[in-house]
Amino acid sequence: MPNMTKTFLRALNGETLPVPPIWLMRQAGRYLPEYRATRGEAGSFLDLCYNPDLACEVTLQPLRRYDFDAAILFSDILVIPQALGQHLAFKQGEGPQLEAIRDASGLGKLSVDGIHDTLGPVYETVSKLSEAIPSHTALIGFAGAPWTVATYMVEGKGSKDFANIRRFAYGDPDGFGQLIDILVEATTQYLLKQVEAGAECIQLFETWGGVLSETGFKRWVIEPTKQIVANLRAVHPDLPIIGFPRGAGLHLIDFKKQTGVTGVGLDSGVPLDWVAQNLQKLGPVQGNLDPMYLITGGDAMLDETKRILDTLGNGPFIFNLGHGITPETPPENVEKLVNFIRGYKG
Ligand SMILES: Cc1c2[nH]c(c1CCC(=O)O)Cc1[nH]c(c(CCC(=O)O)c1C)Cc1[nH]c(c(CCC(=O)O)c1C)Cc1[nH]c(c(C)c1CCC(=O)O)C2
Repeated sequence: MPNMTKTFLRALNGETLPVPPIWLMRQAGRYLPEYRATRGEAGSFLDLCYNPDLACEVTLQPLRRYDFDAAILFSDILVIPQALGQHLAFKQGEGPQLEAIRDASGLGKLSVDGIHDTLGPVYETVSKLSEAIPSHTALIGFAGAPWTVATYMVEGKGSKDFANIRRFAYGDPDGFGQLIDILVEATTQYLLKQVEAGAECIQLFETWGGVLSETGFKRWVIEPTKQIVANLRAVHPDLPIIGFPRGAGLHLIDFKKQTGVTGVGLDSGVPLDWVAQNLQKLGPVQGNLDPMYLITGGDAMLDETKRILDTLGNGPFIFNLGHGITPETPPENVEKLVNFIRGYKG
């Protein structure tokens, strides 16, 4: 039985609530002046991720403004490759840069032993947060799903066509499978530590699942996610887990049924009537306002929000965006959105 004061956990437990719980992907970030100030104090983005006091502070900042129903640990999905031994840097304005691993010969330098030495500060952040958040707020831990983390490890940076990783995965499935196995093991260990430190729910970010062939999606998205879910549930049978396979389209049904995730995160492109009639019958869903509406604001934002609430509000539902909030978002539009949802009577 989830804590009854935490609406986020109740929705994940299958309850339909009169007002859905709300949180937003990337709710801590550059659109908030107080985030930019704390990041400046930390030095760099990675320094911030590994500083428990300051990472805790930036996690709390959006809660103070908007009283979101869930807090998400402040960290990044790329701390895993770094903990495995791959060099990582975030260059200002350029995104992440890693030494690319283009084939199986590059796997030797990765090691799961000792990841907790690098990741210790992240667990400390979770533990501080579990003390610091309000009693009605749920604490979400997270990791990137193996395929998405592997895209950065193989491409060495963000990609437009994902040619290198698809060539590796399709051309040498056994070699690529070794990389995925390493990531399944490291991610399992990482998430178990987050739960031990106080995370009440886990979200797996599969941002780049949509670039794969059907066969690839089954093998490199569904299979590894299923393994991580089973590994976590072997220790914590009731742990709520949200999978967010962005761009999965019609795979969403198999993803939900085969991985065993509790809830499914929706990107902004998924047709909502289809979700209500098919996916939501299988369990809670979360989403899916296009983050660009938060920039336009006004009636366009509220009309689209109303459409989402009217279509998904009659089943177990958590309001969120279809992808992360962007740095250009005016903070007052977030406030307007949250007030609208909390005051909406259908
Ligand atoms: C693909 C991915 C990454 N990181 C993440 C994903 C999956 C979700 C998605 O698709 O957005 C997930 C993530 N990244 C961050 C969080 C923190 C929690 C939260 O949502 O508030 C979470 C959950 C902080 C961050 N991660 C990053 C920032 C911005 C860093 C800064 O302060 O300059 C933040 C707040 C940097 C980051 N991190 C990553 C990239 C490609 C970039 C550069 C692009 C950018 O700058 O927005 C990798």
